[in-house]
Amino acid sequence: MPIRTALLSVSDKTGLMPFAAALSKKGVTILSSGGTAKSLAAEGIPVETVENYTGSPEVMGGRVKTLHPRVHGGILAREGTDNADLERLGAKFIDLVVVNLYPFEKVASNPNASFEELIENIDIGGPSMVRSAAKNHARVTIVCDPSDYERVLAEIESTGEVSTSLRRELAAKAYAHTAAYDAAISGVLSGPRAATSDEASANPYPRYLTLPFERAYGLRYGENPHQTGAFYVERSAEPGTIARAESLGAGGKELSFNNLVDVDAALEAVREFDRPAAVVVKHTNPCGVAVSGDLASAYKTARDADALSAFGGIVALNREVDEATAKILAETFLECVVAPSFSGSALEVLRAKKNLRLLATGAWLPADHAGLTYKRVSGGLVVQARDATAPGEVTKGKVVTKRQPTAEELTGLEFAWRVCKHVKSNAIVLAKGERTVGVGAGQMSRVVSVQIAGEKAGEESKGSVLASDAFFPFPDGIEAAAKNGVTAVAQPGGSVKDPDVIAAADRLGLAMVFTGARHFRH
Ligand SMILES: NC(=O)c1ncn([C@@H]2O[C@H](COP(=O)(O)O)[C@@H](O)[C@H]2O)c1NC=O
Repeated sequence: MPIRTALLSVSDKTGLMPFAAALSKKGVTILSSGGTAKSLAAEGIPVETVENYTGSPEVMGGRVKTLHPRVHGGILAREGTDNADLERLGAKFIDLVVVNLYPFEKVASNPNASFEELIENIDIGGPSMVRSAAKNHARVTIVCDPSDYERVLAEIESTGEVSTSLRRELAAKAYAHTAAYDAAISGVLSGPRAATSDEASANPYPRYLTLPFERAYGLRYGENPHQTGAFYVERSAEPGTIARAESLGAGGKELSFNNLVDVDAALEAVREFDRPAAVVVKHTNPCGVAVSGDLASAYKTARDADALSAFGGIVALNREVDEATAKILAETFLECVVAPSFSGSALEVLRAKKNLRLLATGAWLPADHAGLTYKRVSGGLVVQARDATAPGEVTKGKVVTKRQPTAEELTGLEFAWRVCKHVKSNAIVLAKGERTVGVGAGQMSRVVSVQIAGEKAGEESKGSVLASDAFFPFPDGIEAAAKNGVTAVAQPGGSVKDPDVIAAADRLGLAMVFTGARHFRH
C-alpha cells in the first residue's frame, strides 16, 4: 500500500529534515504537531499542522495535542472495514507515523531535575500514537528510532511502500520502546526520588524493575551443547562493555556463552589496574594476573604464572594490544583476547589465528565507578551495588601482627588483594610483587583454597604474600600458608577467632594486615 499521509511528531529531530524532505518529494502529505511542524516549515517542507487537521488547538501546555479521534482514527482505521467511520470523523488514512518521545530517561538521569520536570516529561500523546500505529501495522509503519529512517526511506523509494516484514519488525520494536519508556517511569515513581517518606527515600531500589534488553545474536548453544542460548544487550550499555565491543577476529566467529561470561570476568579484573596489566581467565577465575612496565611483559608474566591453565584461556589487557604483545599471545592457544583496542600490526599477527576471537571495547569506565549488578535466582533477581572499591585498602589497613610488612610485601599484598576480589570465594591469591604465583578459587573451605594456591605456586610460594577475600575462621589457614613459605597476609579480619589467628601469625613470623573490607564473589 503506498504511503499517502505521514504524521511526524518528534522530540529528537536527528535526521528528520532529509527524511521528511524525501517523503514530501515522493508526494507524501505530511501532518505534524506544533514544534515539529515549525521546524519542517522553517526548512521549506510543506506541512499541515495537527491543529489544522483536527480543528482542535494544542492545549494544557502541550499535554493534549495529538490525542484526537482524527489522529487515532486515521492511524487505527482498517482499509475497507473502517472507511465510513473515517469519513464520518472527517479523518484520512495515516500510513506512516514517525514519533519519538519526550526524553524522560535523559531528564531522569539528571539528579538536579525537579519532580515536576520529570512529570512533564512523561509523554502521553506520543506513546499513544506509537501503540496505535504498531497495532495497525498491517497497514501502518511506525518509526520511533531515527536510525530506522534510512531503511524505511529505501523501501519507499524503491517500491513506494514499506514491506510487511519491516512493518512487523518496527511494530515489535515500537512496543519494546514504549515498554522500556513506561518501565523507566515506573522505576522513578517507585524509587527514592518520588518517595513520600524519609524511610522510603533511603531505599535506592525502586519497587518495580523492568530491564530493557535487545537480542544481539543467538548462540550456537548455551553453557553446554544441549542447552540453547542467546546474547542480549542492554539498550543503554555503558562504554567499554562487551555489549559495545567490536569483534575483530579473522574468522568472525561470535563469542559463545562461556566466552561471554569469561570475558566479562577478565574485563572486570583487568579494569582494576592503571599500569599495563594482563589477566588470564579460565572458567570465570583468573589463573594468572600481572602488572608490569609494558603490556608484553605483563601478559607473558600472567600467562607463565600458570601456563598449564592458560591453554584455551580468555585474556584481558588494559592497553592497546601492540605487535610485541600480539606475538606472545600467538604462542598459546587462546579462546579470546579483549582489550580497549588493537594496533594494525597486532591485528595482522592475531588474525593469523583463525579461531581466536578479538574484542575491542574502546575506553572503559574506571573500576570504581558506581553501578548495579544483577543475578538471577530461582523466581527472582538479586541486585546490589558493584563491588567498586578504590585502591588502597591494604595500605590503609591495620597491621595486627608484631611484624610490619616490608614495602615489597605491601606492594604484593595490595596487588594480590585486588586480584582476590575477582576470584570466586573462598578465594586465596599468592603473589610476588605484582604477579600472581598461585590462585585457590571456589572452595568450600578456606584452608583448602590456601593448600590449592600453594600447590599451584610450587616453589614460588616461598617468599610470596597472600590475600584472602574473607577472614580466616581458624588459625589453620595461616599455618598452611606459613608452611608453604608465605611471609605476609592481607585479610579483612572480623572473626571471633581473630586473636588465635593473629597469635598464629606472630608465632610463625608473618606480617598480617586487616583491611576491614570483604570481597566475596559468587
Ligand atoms: N500531548 C500530546 O497529545 C502529544 N502528542 C505528541 N506528543 C509528543 O510531543 C513531541 C513533539 O511535539 P512538538 O512537535 O510540539 O515539538 C513528541 O515527543 C511527541 O511524542 C505529545 N506530548 C505529550 O504527551
